[in-house]
Amino acid sequence: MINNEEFQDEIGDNHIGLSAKNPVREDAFAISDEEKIEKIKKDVENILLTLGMDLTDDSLKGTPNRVAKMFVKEIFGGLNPSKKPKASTFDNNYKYGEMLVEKNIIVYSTCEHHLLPIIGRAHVAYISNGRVIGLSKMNRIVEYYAKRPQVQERLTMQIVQELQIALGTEDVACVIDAKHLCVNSRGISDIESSTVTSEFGGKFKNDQTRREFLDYIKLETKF
Ligand SMILES: Nc1nc2c(ncn2[C@@H]2O[C@H](COP(=O)(O)OP(=O)(O)OP(=O)(O)O)[C@@H](O)[C@H]2O)c(=O)[nH]1
Ligand SMILES: [Zn+2]
Repeated sequence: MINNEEFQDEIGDNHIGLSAKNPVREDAFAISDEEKIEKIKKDVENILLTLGMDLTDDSLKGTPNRVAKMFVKEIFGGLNPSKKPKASTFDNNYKYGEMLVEKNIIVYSTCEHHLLPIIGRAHVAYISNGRVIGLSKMNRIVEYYAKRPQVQERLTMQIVQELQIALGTEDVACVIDAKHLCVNSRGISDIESSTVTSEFGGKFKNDQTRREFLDYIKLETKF
């Protein structure tokens, strides 16, 4: 396992297990974001023209550029390793020994089969092995891996593996409950169904610890 100092310097998915890696080509970052936007703009233009749309229309003329920018800079921005958040960790000086749960992290991702949104919540937990992580860093890690063409199973595994490396412990878990618009808004058009995925590492494989985590997720937060 890579130690935390090495992790801080590392970018990209080098430490993500082969089965949980996004299928990205070697030359994925051979051209700049700006060049990608120019190419995708032409592709989107072509799709709209093929569909018969009039791209001189005031409302449509900016769409190819808008979509290209959104793909590269926003919804697929997490493909670029340079966007990976720094997962600052600290010594667990206060010797907090129980699990920490960051729940209801909003997930916006994109299904790689249809390029339609996945919208849901991630719940992440870990038990410190001497290091603790800034709370917001867990949200940022979820966001980084969500901003890719994804399948929910892989996203769940990536979040756990990233935190395991950052924290130097196997004791990390993640549950995601999300709606896939490819299921809700087209095809089978089942607006009610959602998909739950989970990954339990280390102590979370133990029934009692897993149950405790799942019970915290169910707790209603009232302020
Ligand atoms: N396992 C998994 N499947 C997904 C995910 N997102 C979408 N899918 C599914 O991927 C499958 C793609 O199936 P295909 O039969 O090739 O696509 P399709 O003809 O559009 O299928 P329908 O959605 O049933 O109309 C669909 O069943 C989707 O529901 C995901 O995150 N994980
Ligand atoms: Zn889909």
